[in-house]
Amino acid sequence: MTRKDSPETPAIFEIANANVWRGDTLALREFSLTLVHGESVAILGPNGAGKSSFLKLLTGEVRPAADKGMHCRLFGEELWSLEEIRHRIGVIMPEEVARFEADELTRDAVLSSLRGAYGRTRDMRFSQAEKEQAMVSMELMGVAELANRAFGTLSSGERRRILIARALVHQPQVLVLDEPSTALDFAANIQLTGMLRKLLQENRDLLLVTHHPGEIPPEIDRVILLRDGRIFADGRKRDVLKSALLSELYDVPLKVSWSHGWCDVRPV
Ligand SMILES: Nc1ncnc2c1ncn2[C@@H]1O[C@H](COP(=O)(O)OP(=O)(O)OP(=O)(O)O)[C@@H](O)[C@H]1O
Repeated sequence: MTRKDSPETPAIFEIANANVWRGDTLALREFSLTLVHGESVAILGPNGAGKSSFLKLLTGEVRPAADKGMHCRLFGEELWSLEEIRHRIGVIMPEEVARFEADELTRDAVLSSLRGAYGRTRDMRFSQAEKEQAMVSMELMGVAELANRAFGTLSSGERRRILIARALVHQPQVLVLDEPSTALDFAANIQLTGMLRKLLQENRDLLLVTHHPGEIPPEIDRVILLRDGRIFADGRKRDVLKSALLSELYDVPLKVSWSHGWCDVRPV
């Protein structure tokens, strides 16, 4: 019996028979998926496959159609707002970078997450414990020395780390990362992967949406492939990241090889 099947393993997210409309497009079709604690997952799929729509379901930004037989629960709740659940699930999306003023102090960018805001306003007061908590999560992300810099002066990689520190300040068990390597250079990408591995080794549950199979850390064992709003494959990494399946998913002949738990995908 896997952890996923174990009756004692609490579900983070359960969705069954869900149709999700984005405008006139059916972005997720008869979608069923369960994510449980103690398991980290990577989600891959071509452009338009429905990855962001799935993440927006988690954040509560979109809701499934109320069809018969559908259910959708996060931590057992049918309705939620991201505000209420920040201490349980941290969601890091690339577009958040644009929500800060250029002159926002980096430490305030992290602290303001505790008030559900993107930046500190004059009336926001923080306790010493909260300030220490913010420094701890910045230290974890290796950006504590940037605390007094203006957010607008940071590099793309540094900004990305600040976003992760903002999510970590709530000490959530689950971290959801949407294409975290976007705009990162080679070295920053390696550092980011190192940080994700550290979080995985601390037994946090990670849900990683990525375009690059080669970025999936060895500690992530479950991979879900999406195509046309449906689950195309879902299972253990070695069973899912296979040449034939990926070639069919992307409609390009691809060859998969493995080295020390890392996957390398190249055109045939
Ligand atoms: N706001 C919207 N209005 C209309 N259609 C939308 C909207 N957002 C997404 N869609 C459509 O829903 C489908 C799924 O889009 P989604 O953004 O979830 O895909 P994705 O897998 O995240 O893609 P990408 O890899 O390109 O980011 C696509 O056909 C897309 O055009």
